[in-house]
Amino acid sequence: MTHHTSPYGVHVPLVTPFTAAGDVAEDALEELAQAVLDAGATGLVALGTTAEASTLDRDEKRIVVETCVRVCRERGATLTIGAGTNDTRASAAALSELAQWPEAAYALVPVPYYTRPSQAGVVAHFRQLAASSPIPLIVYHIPYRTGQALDADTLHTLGRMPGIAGVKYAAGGVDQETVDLLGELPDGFAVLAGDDVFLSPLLALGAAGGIVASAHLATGRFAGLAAAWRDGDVARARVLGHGLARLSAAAFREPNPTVIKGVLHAQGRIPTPGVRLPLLPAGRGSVEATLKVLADLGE
Ligand SMILES: O=C(O)C1=N[C@H](C(=O)O)C[C@H](O)C1
Repeated sequence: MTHHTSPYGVHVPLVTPFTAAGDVAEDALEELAQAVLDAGATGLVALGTTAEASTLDRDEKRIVVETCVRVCRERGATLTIGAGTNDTRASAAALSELAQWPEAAYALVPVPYYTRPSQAGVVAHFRQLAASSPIPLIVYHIPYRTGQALDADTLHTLGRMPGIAGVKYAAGGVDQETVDLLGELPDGFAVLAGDDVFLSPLLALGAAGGIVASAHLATGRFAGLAAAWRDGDVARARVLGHGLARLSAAAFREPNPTVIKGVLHAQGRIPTPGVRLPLLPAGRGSVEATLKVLADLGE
């Protein structure tokens, strides 16, 4: 399978649909995967946060990954697989298992959470993982979940490392560090927006794309937004970006992926809106508000 040397475009971190009995709804997952690629997504992310990966057992994770592998192989789409923890040794072992799927282009690896090492410790963690991983890494920078902030210098250091292809950047906004990061990107190091509401501003600053859960909905518009910024069609990009930011804000009114699952269920695309504890299903108001934004967008 041919891959671009660095990731670009819109990648959808797929939800894990559940049946009424609470099992992984494999057929619905496959249909979602096909649908977002039909609508213009560049790739799929298996086992992201949105997949509720932390509540899936080993067999369920395998079902999810193999479904995505099958679809990406068939469609020639880019597959990224979420892997890694706050334990360097265990993360290296998890990454080595990805060698069994040659279709996997990238591993999405979180900045080690909870432990709160120094930034030098984070760099050492990724240096070790990048050296042994069978596939390139995308660093998942999401300080509001990990408790570990990284500055632009540290991200540049990671970006210069062989074996690191990009960063999923979910710093919770656009600030001086964001501008510094994108102002001087190492060659071949891609920034992918990871905060849905800030996708358009990050693309405007030079991000190569995004990994955004709200692109389950209005996928074609999200793909169009990335293309508009890439082609320099600023007028179109602004209109699409403002509309999609409203959609993302509605979809994240409750913990991800509860609202997105509620909407997908209301659209008849997944069999239940079910999520696993400690998540609770989204309230009806949030789902209806998101459906209304979609309707206002003409979706
Ligand atoms: O699963 C992911 O990857 C994403 N997770 C983020 C989160 O839940 O914080 C949101 C983003 O859209 C993609």
